[in-house]
Amino acid sequence: MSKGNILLAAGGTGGHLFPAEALAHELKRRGWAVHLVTDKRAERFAGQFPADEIHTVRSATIGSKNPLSIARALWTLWQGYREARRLVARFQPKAAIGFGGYPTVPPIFAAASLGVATAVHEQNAVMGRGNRLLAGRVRAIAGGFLAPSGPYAAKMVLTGNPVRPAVIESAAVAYRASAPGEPFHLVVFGGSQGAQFFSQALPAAIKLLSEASRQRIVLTQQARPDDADLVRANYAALGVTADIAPFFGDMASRLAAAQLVICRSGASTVSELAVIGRPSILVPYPHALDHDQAANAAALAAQGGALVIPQAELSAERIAKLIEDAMSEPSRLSEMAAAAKRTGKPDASVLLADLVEAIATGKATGHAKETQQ
Ligand SMILES: CC(=O)N[C@H]1[C@@H](OP(=O)(O)OP(=O)(O)OC[C@H]2O[C@@H](n3ccc(=O)[nH]c3=O)[C@H](O)[C@@H]2O)O[C@H](CO)[C@@H](O)[C@@H]1O
Repeated sequence: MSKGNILLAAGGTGGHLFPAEALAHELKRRGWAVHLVTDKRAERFAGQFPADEIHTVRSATIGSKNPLSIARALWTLWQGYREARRLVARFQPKAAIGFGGYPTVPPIFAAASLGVATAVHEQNAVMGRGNRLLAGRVRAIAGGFLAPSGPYAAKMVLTGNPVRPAVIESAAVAYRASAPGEPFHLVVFGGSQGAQFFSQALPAAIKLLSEASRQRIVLTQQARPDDADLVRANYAALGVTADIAPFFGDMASRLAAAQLVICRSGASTVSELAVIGRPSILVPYPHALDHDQAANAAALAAQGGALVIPQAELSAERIAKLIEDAMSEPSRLSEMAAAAKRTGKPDASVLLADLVEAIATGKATGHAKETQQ
């Protein structure tokens, strides 16, 4: 018999949804029924989500300064709040956990206003706007990288970012260095939605490699749907073995096979690189409103597991040199892989599930120290 319902609210991008998915697996394993509340945009990432039911509530992002747009967004959020209240009243969850982004604000407010124990999980090293709105209302704040500090320190817990079961499986695969002359597996991706920068920058850089190096490259590269054909054609013209797609459903096993990864430093991306233990060149998204991606990468870089390089400094020549150097120094890459792995938090799902159960059963009220690492 189920222990009861837990409501998880996550929306927007894969970056919010995937940690919720990882937690859902652990909660289901422990006998809870899981209800996911999300928004329209996140539906395309929710295919693998092990929820008993998925509910869509209306949501809006307050991104503009135009008073009419703000009024419209607030009205939609209010409607979302009313929908969420009806859901909460119907399913009577024992706890409700938000994973950041505006779509989580109506359901978590609704749950708190009906007396349900609530928490938020912040994946990033800097708290986003949605979670900042909720921070005062919830019983606990779990962090992927966010150590307890500031006015809410007493209810903050560093759990790490839950990673999905496929990532945990890939973590069992040891890093394999590529000796000179051997195939070199390079994985390039931009996050759950891709990054245009890599579609232009990487083919230009790979064109500058020596012929011998280019022959060694076995490439996986994510490209946005509009860019994919051109990227594919550019690599075909260079004679490079390349697998190009807008989204790889098997990213964890591609990371496991990689000798080097070049990508953005979104929270789950950084956490997965650490748990699996792969060397990377991280290029923080330069225009982020909320999440300073460089901050996510800081611990991994400080331990020597990754190089963090601003996009503005990455000419084709610089990228080519970075790749050429990496290919000629397999032992340096192996050291980076080991350093990355030392910063990994493979038990984040377990720690977060402990916290959820503590608030669901009333054991953590305002003070969530039990699960602190
Ligand atoms: C532009 C923007 O606002 N980005 C934010 C967004 O990023 P984004 O949604 O890109 O989030 P993350 O980098 O955290 O996660 C990307 C996820 O997509 C997966 N993946 C990616 C490509 C692919 O082909 N297949 C695949 O499975 C990765 O393995 C990873 O699990 O949410 C993150 C978590 O709040 C934030 O840190 C980012 O700053």
